[in-house]
Amino acid sequence: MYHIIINPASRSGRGAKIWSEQVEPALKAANTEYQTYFSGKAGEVRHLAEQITAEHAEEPDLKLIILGGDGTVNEALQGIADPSKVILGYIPTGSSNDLARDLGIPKDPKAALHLILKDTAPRAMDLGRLTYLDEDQPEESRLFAVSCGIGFDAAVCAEAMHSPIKDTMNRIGLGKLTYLGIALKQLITARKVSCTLTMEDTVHNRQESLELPRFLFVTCMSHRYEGGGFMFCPPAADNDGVLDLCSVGNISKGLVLLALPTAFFGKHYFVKGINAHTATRMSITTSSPLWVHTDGEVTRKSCGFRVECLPGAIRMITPEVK
Ligand SMILES: Nc1ncnc2c1ncn2[C@@H]1O[C@H](COP(=O)(O)OP(=O)(O)OP(=O)(O)O)[C@@H](O)[C@H]1O
Repeated sequence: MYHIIINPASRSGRGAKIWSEQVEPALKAANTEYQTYFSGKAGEVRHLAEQITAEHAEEPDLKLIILGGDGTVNEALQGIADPSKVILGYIPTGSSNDLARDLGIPKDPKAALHLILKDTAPRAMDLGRLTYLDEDQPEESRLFAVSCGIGFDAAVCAEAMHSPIKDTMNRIGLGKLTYLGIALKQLITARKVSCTLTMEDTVHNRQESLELPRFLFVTCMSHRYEGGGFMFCPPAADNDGVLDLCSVGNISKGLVLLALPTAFFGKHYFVKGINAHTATRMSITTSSPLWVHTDGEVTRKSCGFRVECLPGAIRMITPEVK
């Protein structure tokens, strides 16, 4: 039995059509058992995942399928009671689909469905957990599948979440370019503050502490791509128990402009001030609150958080064993 959470609002409302015109007919033709759960408003995916996993708490292999973008998967993760009991399937209908890109899940919704229906063995995938450490706000944790970040990249996500440009670009099939456009705009207004980063990598037995007097952003990745295909951390792998980080310090905005397109190919480390790190646990504190994202979802600004890698936390249906 497949439990399918559908975000009809993904890809600026095209998710609904993709479901009804492509996925649902294919599912019916496959003559398989399934139950659907439609998200009626922002925030509901989490509750649906909570409800499904609570109702089927005794099932060790609950098949939960997400139809939406990276943000929909992220919301579902927040609601899953025990990720180790879930087999996650994904039909990517978002604008950027960075998770699907890295996992090799087909962009075509029917092909993604057929992959799920093939019933191949799922594979264990690492998740990340971010815990906010702001003294004046309640402690809150969020899981992520792809990445989390603070500063410029999160500010881009914050703007993209409510961007009319995203709707237009999605209509003409260029949704992933939205992030590039907004990134250029955000770069002009970006504020640089100071931060302290501490990283502990128990897999490679390394520790690192870093003071950045002015930084643009720090991203912490379990997969290689974010923001519609920026390969900020080329070595990132979701089955190594380690998170890969990219820190961007005080480099000129002109240099950022030069480096950004090269980040599509993971070649941005030629710029002095852009550095790669690894960590199984990291923490960051900043001198002023900045936007923070998990898988492109932005819920608040923060002055600090810690992040840890949860090795093999969930099983995922993917095309090949990586
Ligand atoms: N019915 C709904 N109406 C409006 N928003 C919704 C609804 N259901 C879920 N959401 C919101 O949609 C967002 C997730 O969208 P998602 O990121 O998956 O798609 P996208 O924005 O098209 O893709 P991407 O993240 O790849 O750019 C979440 O913030 C979620 O709260």
